[in-house]
Formats: sequence, C-alpha cells, structure tokens
Amino acid sequence: MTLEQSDLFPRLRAAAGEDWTRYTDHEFVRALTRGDLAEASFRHYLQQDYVFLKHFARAWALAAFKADNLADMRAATEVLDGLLNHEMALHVDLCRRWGIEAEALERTPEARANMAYTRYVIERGLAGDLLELLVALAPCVIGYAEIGAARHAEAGAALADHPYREWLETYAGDEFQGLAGSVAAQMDRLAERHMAPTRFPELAATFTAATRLEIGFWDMGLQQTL
Ligand SMILES: Cc1ncc(CN)c(N)n1
Repeated sequence: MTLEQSDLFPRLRAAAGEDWTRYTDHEFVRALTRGDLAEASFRHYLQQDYVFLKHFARAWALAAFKADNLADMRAATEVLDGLLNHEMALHVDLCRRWGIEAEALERTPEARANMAYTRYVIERGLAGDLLELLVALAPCVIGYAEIGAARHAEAGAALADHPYREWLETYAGDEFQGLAGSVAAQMDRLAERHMAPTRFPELAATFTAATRLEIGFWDMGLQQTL
C-alpha cells in the first residue's frame, strides 16, 4: 500500500492541522534541504538521534508484545529488525563520517526533548493497545518518509554535491518508503478491527502530541540544546 491509499493516516494528519506543517516544514528541515544547516546542529541532531533510535527500537519491541496475532507480531519484529540492522547501521556509519565514533555515541547525554518524545511514545504503548502505540509512532515513521520524499525531490540536481545527501537518500529511499507504507496499512487493519468512530479524537490527540514532540526534536537540533 502507498501512503496515498491509506485511510487513517491522512485523517490523523489533517486533524494535526498546522502542527503537521510546523513539523514537516521546520527550519531544520529547510536548512538541511538547502544544504546550509550549521554542521554543529546536524552533529548534535545525529548524536541525539542515535539515542532516539534505541528507544524507538524498544517501542517496536513493545509493539510485538502488544500484538494479539502472528501477523502483527511479525510486522512489529520486521520494523525492529529494519531499525536495528538497517537504519541504525546506516546511522552509525553516517555518524562516523561526521566525526562521531561509536563509543562517543554510546556516551551521549540524552536531551530533554529526546526524553520527552521517546518516553511519551512508550507510555502511550504501555497504557493503550497496539493501535494507540502505532498512532504515537506514526509521525516518526510516516512523517520522515513524507519529509524524505519531498525534500529529496526539492534538492534535485543539488544532490550531486550536497552535504546532507546521505540523510535525504536514506529517508527518500525505497526501504524507508516501503516501511512507512506497511505501517500505514497495519494502522488501517487495526482501525478496522478496533476503532469505534468515537475513538478517533483520542487517537488524533496522541498523534498531534507526538507531532509536536517531533517539532521539539528539530528545535533541539537547531539550537543544540540538552
Ligand atoms: C526524531 C526522529 N524521528 C523520526 C525518525 C525516523 N525514524 C528519526 N530517525 N528521528
């Protein structure tokens, strides 16, 4: 399934309104696409993102735990595998090329914005069901796919000599786009089974809160705060 064919995700995105635009069109993303994002901001972001991805892997492990059937368990562990062995492996390589060694990554002090976001998502998953958890994870997975595809296309010919090319290529790439499509499809399947119409506002509130925490993550990167 492509993102355009999904049903729940576009409804959640529309319900997030301006917050979705503030996330996907954040100054961090614009500067990165132009190629003039301060290198120190990118390094700070990369290092924090390593910590973020580890907590997100925990959240996907929780998704496997929350699943009540084999298909949902497999879907969660496929994402977990992709995260640990693809996205994080790329991330460690990218960090090394940016002068941040693996040992330094492990010693990264966690920024408050990072803690707030990742623990919020895990708490939603602990308190709610699998659908609630996937909705909390959606701005991360589907948001980055949307940002990656749009910004990679926008950078266009400038990509040949672009300082942030690898980042743009990772999130615009088939692997990540396919992952976002699968998560959107899984949310639709779960919504069909578990979502009474009265539940939508509660799910939209979770999605919007996670979107706002993504905005806080970009702010943290741009301002290099802890
Ligand atoms: C903060 C953040 N959000 C989302 C992604 C994409 N997995 C990420 N790497 N970092």
